Amino acid sequence: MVLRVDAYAKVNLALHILGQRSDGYHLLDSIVTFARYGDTLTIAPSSNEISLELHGPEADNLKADADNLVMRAAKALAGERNNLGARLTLTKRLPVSSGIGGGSADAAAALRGLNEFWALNLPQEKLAAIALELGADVPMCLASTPLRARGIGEDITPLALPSKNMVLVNPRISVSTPAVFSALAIKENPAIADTLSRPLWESIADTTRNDLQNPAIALVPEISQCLETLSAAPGCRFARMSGSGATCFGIFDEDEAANAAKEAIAVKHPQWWVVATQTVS
Ligand SMILES: C[C@](O)(CO)[C@H](O)COP(=O)(O)OP(=O)(O)OC[C@H]1O[C@@H](n2ccc(N)nc2=O)[C@H](O)[C@@H]1O
Ligand SMILES: Nc1ncnc2c1ncn2[C@@H]1O[C@H](COP(=O)(O)OP(=O)(O)OP(=O)(O)O)[C@@H](O)[C@H]1O
Repeated sequence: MVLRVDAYAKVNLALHILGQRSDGYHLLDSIVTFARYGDTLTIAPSSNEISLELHGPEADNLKADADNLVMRAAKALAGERNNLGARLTLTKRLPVSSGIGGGSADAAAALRGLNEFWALNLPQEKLAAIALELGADVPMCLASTPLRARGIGEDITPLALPSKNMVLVNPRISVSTPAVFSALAIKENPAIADTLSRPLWESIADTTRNDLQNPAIALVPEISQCLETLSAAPGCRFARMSGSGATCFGIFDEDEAANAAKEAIAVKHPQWWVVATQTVS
């Protein structure tokens, strides 16, 4: 049996930073969705060894070693059991360190896929606890559906959010998440209003923000250019940065407009990474 698992890109539509815990981690309030675009993990049988191979356009920026989040997830799930094997192949399409949680999505895909492949049948709460050990974004990637995340990212509530067309743009400059959090001057900011109104997409566009956007722009000014380019594209409803950057997203009602924006941006900025896709619902 070969199992194929999607590792969709995570997009923080809103990211409010509310404070900082004594261990340095930040408290956040985030509206998250996922692109129907990402990495792919395949799982094939192997006697009792866990191995990893990397392929795909972004594979050169990563190593298939024990530090790879896929291997870390597999080892964490196997735990003390040393009779479990799997031949893992990761097709890497998401740029590394780009604010769309590629590593976290890969780790979540490994947890989800191997729980089924090894017939462990661990309950969701147990998987979520292992996920959080691997990274703050991994529990939300386990869900991979629209949600609101609080705490340091682990306190998750599902959200009904219809699918929209989305263009993702990255200037091909990787950004360190801790560096952006360190550059954030005001750590205590207002939460997302509990009165978010319908239609929810308009409410997100008009009343929420990404508190990491300005600190990230201070480190990587090209992010402003990505945002300006997306905002200027015909049909773009709003554009914002995801996570700690540098990837920015633009939301479109019409898929023709999203595809046209993607084509035009790719021609104008051939060095950028640009994708037209839809959000999950
Ligand atoms: C910015 C976001 O992508 C928004 O979804 C996440 O909060 C980051 O999640 P992540 O990359 O999975 O984060 P981790 O791998 O757990 O942590 C990387 C580093 O980011 C910082 N970090 C992360 C999450 C969080 N709530 N507060 C933090 O301050 C810490 O410096 C931490 O050492
Ligand atoms: N399979 C993997 N894919 C991507 N990065 C990985 C992977 N395994 C380990 N890493 C490491 O994880 C770190 C973060 O990578 P990732 O691409 O998830 O960042 P990100 O998109 O900024 O994430 P986030 O939005 O969660 O902050 C990098 O230092 C990278 O080397």
